[in-house]
Amino acid sequence: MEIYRDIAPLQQYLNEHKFHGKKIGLVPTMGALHSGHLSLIQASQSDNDITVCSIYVNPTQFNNSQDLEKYPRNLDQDISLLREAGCHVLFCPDDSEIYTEQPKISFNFAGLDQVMEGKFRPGHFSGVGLIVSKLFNIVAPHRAYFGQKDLQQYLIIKQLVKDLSYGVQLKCIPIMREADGMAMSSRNRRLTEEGRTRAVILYRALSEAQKMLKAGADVPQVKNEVAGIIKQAGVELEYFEIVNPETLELMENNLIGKNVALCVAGYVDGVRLIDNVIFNLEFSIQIDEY
Ligand SMILES: Nc1ncnc2c1ncn2[C@@H]1O[C@H](COP(=O)(O)OP(=O)(O)OP(=O)(O)O)[C@@H](O)[C@H]1O
Ligand SMILES: CC(C)(CO)[C@@H](O)C(=O)[O-]
Ligand code: BAL
Repeated sequence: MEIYRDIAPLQQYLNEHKFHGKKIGLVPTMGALHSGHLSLIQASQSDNDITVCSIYVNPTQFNNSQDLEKYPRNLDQDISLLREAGCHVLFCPDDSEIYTEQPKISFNFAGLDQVMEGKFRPGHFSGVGLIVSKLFNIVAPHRAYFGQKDLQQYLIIKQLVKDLSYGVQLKCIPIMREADGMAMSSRNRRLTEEGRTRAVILYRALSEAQKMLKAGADVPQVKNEVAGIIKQAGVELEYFEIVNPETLELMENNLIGKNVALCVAGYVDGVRLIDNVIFNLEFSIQIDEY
């Protein structure tokens, strides 16, 4: 695997391969890799000739300095996992390579960034828009891979690609889960064993909400139940929303026959975790790309 910390040699490598008609897939990450990330790498490998994984803990998307400071970092282990997975290129720049000076640009995404993650992490999606634009400009990939776990991020990047006419095809990859259903996440490493056991309630609450909606319960009933289940487990609920999985508009009624996304965020011992499920209220479907 080629490892680049600097932009110029990375681009030289990629330009040579692009010149010979090779297709490039980009998998942007913040490291502390797990099987969820590796499923994005695998998807890229099956569609492209060369897969570039980026590992960069982007400071401009953190609204909470403690969260940035405590974000799990383990580059040596990440390099081993990427080598085992057969990834071709790792781009792991330092801050000074990405932010040569304090950026002045900011992004807003109309309604898409006003709910859920955008509401509770002010400035987060402006930082995500900035770093993803930089990565698209640096790597100029043919395709880029993101996880459904960050559904709102995926929709925002889809908008970014349209608005800025990036010639990148986006792919949204399903959520990889642990055996008990808990969504894999780098921040799970910050949980104690006991916290990890409690944290599965986020997924259980989503599953219960899905069951209730399918059985005909209304939105206030479901919200009430979810809030109760999560509180009882000693987890602090930040939000639970039922939204249109393409527009993120809140859905309050008339859900029958529609695709819905149930999205949740909560704190377990000070660690912020998110999860979601997407389904159709008549037929359970697997959405892996849209
Ligand atoms: N369980 C998962 N299954 C599939 N994709 C995932 C999963 N977890 C993260 N991803 C995707 O991997 C990419 C990089 O995410 P990131 O490095 O932030 O990891 P993370 O596990 O989401 O960490 P955290 O949520 O703690 O920041 C994102 O597109 C994200 O949606
Ligand atoms: C897309 C991303 C790598 C940008 O820093 C990050 O938000 C993430 O890991 O999902
Ligand atoms: N996985 C999304 C990146 C973040 O939490 O900042």
